[in-house]
Amino acid sequence: MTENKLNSYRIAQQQIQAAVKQLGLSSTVYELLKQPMRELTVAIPVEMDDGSVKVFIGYRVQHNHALGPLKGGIRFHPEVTLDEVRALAMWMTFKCAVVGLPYGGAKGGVICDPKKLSLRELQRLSRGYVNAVAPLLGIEKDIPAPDVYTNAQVMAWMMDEFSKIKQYNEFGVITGKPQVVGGSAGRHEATARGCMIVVREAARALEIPLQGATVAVQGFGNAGSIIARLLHEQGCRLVAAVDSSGGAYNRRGLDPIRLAEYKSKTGSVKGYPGSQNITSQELLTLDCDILIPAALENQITAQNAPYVKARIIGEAANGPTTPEADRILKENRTLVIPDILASAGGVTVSYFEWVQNRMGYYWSTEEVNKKLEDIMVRSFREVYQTYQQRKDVDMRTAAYMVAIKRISEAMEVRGWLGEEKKEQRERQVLLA
Ligand SMILES: NC(=O)C1=CN([C@@H]2O[C@H](COP(=O)(O)OP(=O)(O)OC[C@H]3O[C@@H](n4cnc5c(N)ncnc54)[C@H](O)[C@@H]3O)[C@@H](O)[C@H]2O)C=CC1
Ligand SMILES: O=C(O)CCC(=O)C(=O)O
Repeated sequence: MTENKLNSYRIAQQQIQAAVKQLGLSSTVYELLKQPMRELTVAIPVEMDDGSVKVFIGYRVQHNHALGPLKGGIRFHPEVTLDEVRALAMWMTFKCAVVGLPYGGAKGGVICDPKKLSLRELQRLSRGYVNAVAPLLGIEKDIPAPDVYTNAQVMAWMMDEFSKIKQYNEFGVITGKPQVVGGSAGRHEATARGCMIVVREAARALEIPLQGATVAVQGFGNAGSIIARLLHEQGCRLVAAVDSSGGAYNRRGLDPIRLAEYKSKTGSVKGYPGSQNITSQELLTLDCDILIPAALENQITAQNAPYVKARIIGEAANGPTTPEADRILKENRTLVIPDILASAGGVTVSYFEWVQNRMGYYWSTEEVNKKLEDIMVRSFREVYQTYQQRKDVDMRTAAYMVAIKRISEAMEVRGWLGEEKKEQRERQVLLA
């Protein structure tokens, strides 16, 4: 695949193949993981405010459920494609496995521009999507959550719609909800908090002091704006941030709280008082210690990777770095904390939300953050240790190795890999 024809689905397959090879696993493991187990495409009729009906196309893709019920967000974006949703579903499987959650991976998407929909139209589309994919969903089947351009309000409508279908409140079928309808404390900040924790651990491992470390953030939404604040609280200096409309740069530092307030008033970080304009591409090669891609896929490529100056990249976004860029960054000794690890904070607290919904008993923010901290630190150490032990692999392959080892063990004991391997293992147990 050439870099001019980037396809996230093919990229995900390459990432899996590299780890399966390193682990010396059977080709059946790759055959099972290289594509989703189930896909649904739906056409959703939505009545627009002017009385016309518009039909939106949506997807729910379920990749692999060896470790448990399927889990993953729903994206509303004009450029959603089936291949993108496939890749995102695959990345969810490995994300859940690398941090040890009892889930498989799924993802949803709707081709739409939510910025052009009224609130009523957005609500009708959200409810229509749930109606269309409802046969796949369930507290023990598949549990959606937010992703790009969906939020807690959208999750509340979706949970409500599913509850109407079931004729009882099924809070646990969707996570990332507002707290008043079963959302978890800490979920709103969780993706960012998880990313901050692994960046902090990486900085510690590389002996880079966070005090005064410079940070650039691409994407200033749920993940990016909160990471900027959390790293600022760790003593870092935010020098640049961009969103889809433009960017703000100030070498002396930007106040992330004021910047977020400015964006919520004006719709963009662009034009923030005292800052210079910067483009999304310029930000990626800026002189900084820590780079946080927190927008979309395929941003760090063979073209710009040679010019990346950051020593640590914390991938809050899914799939921001291409395989070719990975090779260049490894050569240039940039430590990439891969998406499946660096963006796992959100799904980890989604898991806590699902557990709390099932118990009907809710934890404080402190309890949630403490549990998240433990999981992220333990997972970072496990991946970093694999990376250090296997000098020939990068952090991404190390993370996939940790994840795929767990998934393939589950597939093996479930009998998905055939009887021969199982018989060998049972003989070993009997002889032990
Ligand atoms: N929300 C969540 O719980 C999780 C999100 N993620 C990932 O984090 C990334 C961001 O997601 P959210 O913050 O939730 O979405 P969001 O919708 O809250 O924010 C997305 C941000 O990216 C910006 N953006 C879009 N295109 C851009 C471009 N070409 N250049 C620069 N900025 C651009 C938007 O303006 C917005 O500021 C995505 O890759 C998502 O899959 C990962 C794990 C969990
Ligand atoms: O919170 C979740 O269940 C999933 C979030 C998500 O879609 C992601 O991590 O990419």
